[in-house]
Amino acid sequence: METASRVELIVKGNLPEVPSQYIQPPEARPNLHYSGDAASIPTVDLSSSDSAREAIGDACRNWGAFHVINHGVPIHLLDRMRSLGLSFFQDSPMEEKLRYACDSTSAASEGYGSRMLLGAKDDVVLDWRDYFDHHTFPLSRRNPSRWPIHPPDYRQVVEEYGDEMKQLAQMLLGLISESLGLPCSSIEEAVGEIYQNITVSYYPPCPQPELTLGLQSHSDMGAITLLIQDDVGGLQLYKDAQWLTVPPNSHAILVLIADQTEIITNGIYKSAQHRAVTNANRARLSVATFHDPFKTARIAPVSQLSPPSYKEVVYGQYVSSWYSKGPEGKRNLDALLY
Ligand SMILES: O=C(O)CCC(=O)C(=O)O
Ligand SMILES: [Fe+2]
Repeated sequence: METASRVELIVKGNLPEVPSQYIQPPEARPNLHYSGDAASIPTVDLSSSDSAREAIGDACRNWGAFHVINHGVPIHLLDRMRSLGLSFFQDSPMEEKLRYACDSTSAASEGYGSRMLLGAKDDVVLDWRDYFDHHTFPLSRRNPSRWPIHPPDYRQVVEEYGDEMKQLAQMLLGLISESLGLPCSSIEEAVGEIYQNITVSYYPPCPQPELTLGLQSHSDMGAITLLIQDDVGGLQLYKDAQWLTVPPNSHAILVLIADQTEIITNGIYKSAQHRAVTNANRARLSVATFHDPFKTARIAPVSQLSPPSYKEVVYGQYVSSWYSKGPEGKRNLDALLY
């Protein structure tokens, strides 16, 4: 079980400065006085598939990320998921939280944790974040008894939320395939059985937001991520050599193209490079739902989009190297380019 310190405990210590392990090198520090014009991040209305398909194609080509509205997931479910996540971090005593501690020696293990990367190298800079990871698909991985028992509807809501997100992810993968002129099932067939994890991230207020990151720059490893956040804001997208803050929108779901979709689409669609910044005054919460291939899946560009620009990769090997080397933006993906 993990013994590493939680960010929440550091904050309780009321230190005027963050511990040195959380201080980013100068080139990675955020410029909090500038947040770009992210109002221009596309919003796709899913109420009509025909217009959505075209808008999704543009968004995937130019951004790798977009908001969806009229997505069919009840807004009260998004709100309940956010409030249950917050309740675990803010209302449960630490002793209770530690009963769900994840195993920090294995990648993406289920439960309550703080460190994303494996290994305990002294020079690794830590994220200003605590999280809870739930394994939700395939159903053989789903064991709600490993999730918080309070509030009483926690487990049932996570199950419902996972089911809704999977349906939406499948529909989006279909539209993304079609937007490239491919059959609807192309990307999903290339991915194979979907592995879904739901990660609730909690970013406590930080005494020195200008020196830290809530979550370091990365692109997500799998196929597609569906993300909701609260009204605090702090998620940033890297586009055209600038970091743009994604405006919170409580009704929308943010779609992030992840690395395997970049490979499968032969780089026509790019995965979104993103990070989270912290702030001095308010704790922030996000819920990311990852849809990934299984570990032995071989991922390569679809044959219709040849000649391939990326080497074939066994997904599990991609994940292992990501967690041991660290993301550093998109370097793991770039290493697969011919
Ligand atoms: O907190 C956020 O908005 C980003 C979370 C994220 O990128 C992740 O969990 O991979
Ligand atoms: Fe991410």
